[in-house]
Amino acid sequence: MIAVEHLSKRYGRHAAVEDVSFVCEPGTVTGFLGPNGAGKSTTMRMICGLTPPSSGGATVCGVGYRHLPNPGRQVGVLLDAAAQHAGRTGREALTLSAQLIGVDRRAVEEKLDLVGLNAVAAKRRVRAYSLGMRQRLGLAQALLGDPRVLILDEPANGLDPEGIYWMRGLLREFADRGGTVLLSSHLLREVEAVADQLVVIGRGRVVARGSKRELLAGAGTLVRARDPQTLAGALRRAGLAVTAATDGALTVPADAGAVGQVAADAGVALLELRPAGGGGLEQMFLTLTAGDSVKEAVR
Ligand SMILES: Nc1ncnc2c1ncn2[C@@H]1O[C@H](COP(=O)(O)OP(=O)(O)OP(=O)(O)O)[C@@H](O)[C@H]1O
Repeated sequence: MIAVEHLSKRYGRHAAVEDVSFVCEPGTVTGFLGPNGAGKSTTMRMICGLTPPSSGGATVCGVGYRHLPNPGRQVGVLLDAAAQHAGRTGREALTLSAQLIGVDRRAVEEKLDLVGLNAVAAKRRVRAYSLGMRQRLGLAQALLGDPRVLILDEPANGLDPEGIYWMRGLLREFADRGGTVLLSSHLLREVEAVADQLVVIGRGRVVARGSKRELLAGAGTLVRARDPQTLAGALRRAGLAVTAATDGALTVPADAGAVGQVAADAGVALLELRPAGGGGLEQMFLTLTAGDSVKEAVR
């Protein structure tokens, strides 16, 4: 379990993180979402005791990270895949970590195998690794001590589609066995497929939090019309907020009946009318974090 309570971090006059609170329960994957610069890494660094908070605090497995007697056995952390000694081989890096946290060397081979780094890759120096291979090595390192909690900052960066699919399966399985996963990303699609819970952060503040199901249910109605501009005007005149996507779809925070009625009254022919679902979450993410690097966010 991870508990974050009123965490704030200021750099001079700049508030990188402001009053962020959330809980990650065992058996769940929590997607920590936000555009570039939203404060995800700073929050995660504070959880792991690497950045001192200006106020607030966080606990992992019931205590502050720094008070865990052997953190590697309880919490697997991957904050920066590039932060590996470039001159060591993958196997050497893992072997050193294994010694440091006191796990059997057999775990090294087991984890190399688990993350798909074969014998040839394990013998290569890290400087020759691609970013995707470094992510896999970082994940192996995080999993080395068979922890109950995983804290991963943008672990899908550099992975190819097959790698992303593989990682989702691995994290899902970890959570299904009772583990707690906190996973950050600036790409909604990446976490949508695996997360049960979502925490959305924008400009240092939590802008939405809850189960993916709840957030999807509250995502409103997606409507496509032959004449989207006329429909958008009619919806706005009816007092409904409208978010327009570039492909002409409109997302409206109301049920399908209300949206359909406005369209009928305005004499607009509809091409599609349905609960917003995944597309709505995307629109919600865009709306909630509007003004930040939103184009990047739904790439
Ligand atoms: N050491 C630091 N000194 C000053 N400002 C910092 C420092 N670390 C982070 N910041 C600022 O805090 C804000 C949040 O940064 P952070 O790296 O936590 O965002 P992020 O959500 O992880 O973004 P990204 O997806 O780009 O990694 C940014 O405005 C960043 O410039």
